[in-house]
Amino acid sequence: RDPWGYGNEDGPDAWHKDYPIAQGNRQSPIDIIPEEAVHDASLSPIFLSYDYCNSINIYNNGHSVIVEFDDTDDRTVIRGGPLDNAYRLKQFHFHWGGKGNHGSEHTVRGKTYASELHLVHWNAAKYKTFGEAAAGPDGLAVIAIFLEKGDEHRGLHKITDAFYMVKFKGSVADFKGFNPKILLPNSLVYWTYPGSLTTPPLHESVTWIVLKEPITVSEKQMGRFRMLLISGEEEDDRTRMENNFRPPQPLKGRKVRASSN
Ligand SMILES: CCCCCNS(=O)(=O)c1cc(S(N)(=O)=O)ccc1C(=O)O
Ligand SMILES: [Zn+2]
Repeated sequence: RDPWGYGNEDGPDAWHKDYPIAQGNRQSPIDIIPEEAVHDASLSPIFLSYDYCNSINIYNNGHSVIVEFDDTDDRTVIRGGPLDNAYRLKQFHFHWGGKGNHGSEHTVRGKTYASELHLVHWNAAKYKTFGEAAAGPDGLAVIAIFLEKGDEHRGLHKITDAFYMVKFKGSVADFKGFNPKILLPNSLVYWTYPGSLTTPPLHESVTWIVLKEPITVSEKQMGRFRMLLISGEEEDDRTRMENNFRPPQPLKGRKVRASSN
């Protein structure tokens, strides 16, 4: 398979050639229009049980920077909201732009943010492995948090300070003891809709939970994201990792629901 990316030749408009599901009926991200979201009083709050959460490592896969967690038991799960059972945290990663305030994947009435954080969870109650869950219709639940340009975020410092260790594609470093609950905004009010992975293989297996309230990130911190490279250490080129976001996809009749708290 051709390696996919975010450039002119290998970017989102070309993905359908290797991944025809790219033109499917529940693709992500989407543009969220708050006035059109269905207010569903039956949607309970999201519960994040992140207290015993422990990160393992941080790595650069050439598409994003990823922090991985130990998902061998139910110590770090989310439940409630649109979910029928507990989903285990597997990893989190980011999407971001170049300069300015574009870079998020979801948009709100066309508004883009400088970056978007994705906390990826899988349905270990129903699927034996993450890989199986990633291919099942209710296998994954991803919490999306917008990062808006503004004051620096103290919780993000530990992550951006670790980026020098994973500058090159394929690099991995120990990254223990990081608890992502410090990255959460004050409010867990959310929108939710059935969607997909936003990168190949684009499986339509994700229940998206997009938090309404963004967290802030400073221009200096965003600069740290852009020092990451998509190139491997042994390659001659030094291509920055930036604009690694897929644009909004057709809603195709899907309903976006809004929580009340
Ligand atoms: C078995 C194939 C799994 C592919 C999906 N893996 S993932 O961790 O859910 C993921 C989600 C997403 S996203 N943006 O949350 O849909 C992006 C990248 C990856 C990744 O593979 O690193
Ligand atoms: Zn993502």
